[in-house]
Amino acid sequence: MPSCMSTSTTEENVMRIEAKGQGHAQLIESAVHGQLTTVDINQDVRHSWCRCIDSYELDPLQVKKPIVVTRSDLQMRRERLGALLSIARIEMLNLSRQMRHSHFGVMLTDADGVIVNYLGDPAFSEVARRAGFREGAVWSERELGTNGMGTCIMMQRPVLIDRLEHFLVQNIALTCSAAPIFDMRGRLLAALDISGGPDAVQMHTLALVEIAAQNIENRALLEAARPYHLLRFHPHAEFISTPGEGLLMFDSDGTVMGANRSALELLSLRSHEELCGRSIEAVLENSLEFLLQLATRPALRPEALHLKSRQQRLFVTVQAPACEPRAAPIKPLTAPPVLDSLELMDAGDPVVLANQRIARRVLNRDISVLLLGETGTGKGYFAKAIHKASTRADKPLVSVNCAAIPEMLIESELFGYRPGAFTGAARQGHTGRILQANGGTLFLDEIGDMPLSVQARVLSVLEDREVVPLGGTHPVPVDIRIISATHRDLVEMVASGQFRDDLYYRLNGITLTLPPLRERQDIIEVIRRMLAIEIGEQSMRVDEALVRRLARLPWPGNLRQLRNVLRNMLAMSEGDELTLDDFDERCLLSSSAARGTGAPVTPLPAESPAEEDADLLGSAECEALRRALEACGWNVSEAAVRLHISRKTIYRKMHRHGLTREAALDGREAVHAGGEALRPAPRAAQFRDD
Ligand SMILES: Nc1ncnc2c1ncn2[C@@H]1O[C@H](COP(=O)(O)OP(=O)(O)OP(=O)(O)O)[C@@H](O)[C@H]1O
Repeated sequence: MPSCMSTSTTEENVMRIEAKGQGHAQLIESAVHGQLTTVDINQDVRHSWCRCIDSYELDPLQVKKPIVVTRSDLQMRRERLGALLSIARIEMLNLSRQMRHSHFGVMLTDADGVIVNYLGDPAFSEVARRAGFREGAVWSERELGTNGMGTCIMMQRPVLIDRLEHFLVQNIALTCSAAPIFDMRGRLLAALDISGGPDAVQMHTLALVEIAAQNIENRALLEAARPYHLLRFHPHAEFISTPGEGLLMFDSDGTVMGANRSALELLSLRSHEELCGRSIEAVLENSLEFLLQLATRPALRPEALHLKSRQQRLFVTVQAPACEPRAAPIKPLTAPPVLDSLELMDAGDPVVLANQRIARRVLNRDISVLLLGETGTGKGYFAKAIHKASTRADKPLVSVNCAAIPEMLIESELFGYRPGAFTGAARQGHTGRILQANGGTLFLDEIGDMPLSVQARVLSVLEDREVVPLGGTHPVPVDIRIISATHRDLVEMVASGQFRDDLYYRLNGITLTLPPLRERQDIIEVIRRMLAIEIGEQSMRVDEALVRRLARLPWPGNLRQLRNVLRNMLAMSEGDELTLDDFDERCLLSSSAARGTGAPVTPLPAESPAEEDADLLGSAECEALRRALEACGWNVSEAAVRLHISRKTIYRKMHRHGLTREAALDGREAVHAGGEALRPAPRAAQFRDD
């Protein structure tokens, strides 16, 4: 009977699909556990499968609809890509014309894997709809497992993910080729992808995508290069102005502002960091003057020049800027919803990225995290990010500064006490910090300063997962995740008997060392991000020369010092543009954050005898100013009236002494409370700590 037949066909189909799914899940399991030879499975795919299981906790058999971002979020992402979007659109139209009738869709995603543009062959639209290829859909590896766009973004190189190489069974009928697109500083901006149905596996599709991505990148780069001098070069003169040419931008001071990937290859460099921010004279044999002069020649005839590092000859042309350099407006940093607090930490530094990845691996496991690093490197900030990205995010994060609580109070502060436990105890008793953190995270800051006498009790709480408040008899069960931090050398302290070894081993399930700011390869991006946070909603232009100047400083007080300096500069600036003139290097000397274990501060000589006198009087003046500001609730206008000086002078003096409300509050908090419970903050506020 027809109805029976159709039922059995449906059942057979379901069984066949289930069998296929089980088979695929087994294939992934064998590969992840190294039971398949490298010949069987592409290593990049295997690594991606491992990430899907270990880091993203995905299951190959789960059915996942892609998340779709809101319309306004999509709009914001498109705006952020700027000219790249329209340039890419032209290439995408070309590609889809070439691929007509071959059942493909052409897509552009941003760096988070959100499809910002889709062009599809109508014959492919049904598959595309089912697969979830649509504008706004998030195809990151974290969301949808191994896939062309997501894995290309993750690996930052071209990939072909063919059918069974997809992680989720729901995607194993697809074949996807994707290539990344970078900006002139080597930061990933987007990925271009061609995806199709099962009959569409072609290596040449990947080559097509790669060429198109390279074209988009070069054109976008030429657009971005307009305010700068443009050096185009190649070992063969006839290859200049072809897709394989090297493109390098420099400003009128000769500082390299950016380059394309071919430039790096031709100069045998591995990363943009080796080039950007350096002088062009360090790259080529010729002087800046000579290069600037080449730009004035009417006909762009290639000139033969030599590289500084080797005797290799290159043909070059130099084009003068097509427009005036403009200070780039820094927009408020609004976190896209697919980025979590941990991803936001990563501004491109390999050590920070590695830390972030390791932290993610243990995010929801009962493994303690120990954060090491100089003062101000962001240990507290990182702890907050781990908590917010974890499943405990909606529970409290309780922070205890072990260095700030007097030794005699630390036990009662941590473990709490019952009513009348000791003379002077509050009548109603006190819930200690450990119990306040129940269900959430306890952050033990400056753990190296915890008195030995308290260490044994903390250890027993961690081992037994229960607390006995002072004066109490019954243990109270507690469920906490422990993150601790210190700038001290705990290993050394264990060796010298100042720190219990059993507690040390209990705390360092994993240890992450945060790099000092001066060693971070992403310092420029960190400065930009912090500026964006501090500028907030205001409209303010920031001169790139200022950002580069700040990036060259040693920052002994690390991120805290940087933040204070930026805040002071913004408070002092009068216009809507921040330039080198707003930066007074002397503020580095007095910045409150310069204390601690950072690199030594080299004092700058005072410019005049009067300044030397002022230095002598400095601390008295600073103290008077701080008291006046405190008395006026940090209202600068009121303090100015009280001290009979102008607001501007007050700002100048605050700047000179590194005196900020936050620094003063930090200090006070350290004395009185030693930390407080932090609740999850709204997304937009994630980077601001007021
Ligand atoms: N990734 C980041 N982005 C923006 N601001 C940050 C970041 N990391 C840290 N900060 C800011 O830098 C300052 C110092 O950070 P934090 O207090 O976390 O450092 P720390 O290493 O814990 O310092 P200490 O050892 O002195 O306690 C804070 O104002 C913090 O908000």
